[in-house]
Amino acid sequence: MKEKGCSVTTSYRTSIPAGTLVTGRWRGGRYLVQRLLGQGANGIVYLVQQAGTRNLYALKMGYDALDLQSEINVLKALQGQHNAEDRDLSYLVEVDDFTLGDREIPFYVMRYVKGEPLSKFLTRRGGQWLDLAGLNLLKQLAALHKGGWVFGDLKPDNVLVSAYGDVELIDYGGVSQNGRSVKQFTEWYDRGFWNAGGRTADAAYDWFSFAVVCIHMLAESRLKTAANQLPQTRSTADLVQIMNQEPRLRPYSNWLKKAISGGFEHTDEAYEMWKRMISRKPVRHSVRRTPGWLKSAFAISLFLLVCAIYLTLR
Ligand SMILES: Nc1ncnc2c1ncn2[C@@H]1O[C@H](COP(=O)(O)OP(=O)(O)OP(=O)(O)O)[C@@H](O)[C@H]1O
Repeated sequence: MKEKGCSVTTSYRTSIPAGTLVTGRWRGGRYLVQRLLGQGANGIVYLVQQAGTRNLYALKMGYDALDLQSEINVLKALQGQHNAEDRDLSYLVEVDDFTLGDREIPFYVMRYVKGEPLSKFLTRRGGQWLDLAGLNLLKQLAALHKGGWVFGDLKPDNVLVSAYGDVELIDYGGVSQNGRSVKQFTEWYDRGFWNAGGRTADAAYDWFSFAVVCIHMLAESRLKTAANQLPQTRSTADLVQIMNQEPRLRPYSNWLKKAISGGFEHTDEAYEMWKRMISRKPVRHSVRRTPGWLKSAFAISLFLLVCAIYLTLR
């Protein structure tokens, strides 16, 4: 089980430059590095173009062969159970090793997800977009849970949102089978961190993380304060208090309370309740007040009009 802090991971691994041709040692696939997409605790991800084609992919080079292999195993298993009704969870394209100097670097190629992390998306577009992004995220989780999987390391950085609020989960390194131990987690979003339950992978573990992600997105500083308490005093009561205090969270509070107490039957129910909740939320129209000068101008024009009529008819 791996715990991650909330700070950005600094790594001693330097990235390889754009223009490098990555050639797979065993399968011979050739990918031209275009730019760095991101770097995490488990590896570095590049945007690559498949040589001789216009196809763009994301290529992840792992720091640790075993860690990367377990991520690949999950992706393969998801691919195997792919169900036409569900969203396309399978995006693994190729797995191989790359020789760089005297080192063998394991990598895999996956679909390139064009989007930005949830926090960046909401900062740019506004918190009200959480309604749609949240709904789409619950849909993805429901599909994963139906297959007997639990995402585990659900956090804003692992949720990429496209321009229209469509959502893709990335980083399947933390995915566990239902009933097993959660493989990887990040403290704020972890049920254990808030003394709210164990780290056995179940759908409720993801609901809990989802609820904390919402709290983080709409009440970051309050969450930070609560998280900085002594570990033994942290509890779900702190999260409930934030929901009651933060006006932006109030419309979501019934749903969030149910999620942190693991009160749904299954993720479809969580999805349906979220859908009902967002459809009932009042649409906030910005009411523009008439400026004072306009009111005075109107009164003067009215007065002049009345005078003109009086003078004409006299
Ligand atoms: N398929 C993808 N399409 C586009 N960008 C991606 C894709 N996969 C990963 N990224 C980018 O690369 C970054 C690092 O990827 P990833 O989260 O898989 O690495 P990690 O080492 O497992 O990170 P973490 O420490 O969060 O677990 C992501 O935050 C994201 O910005």
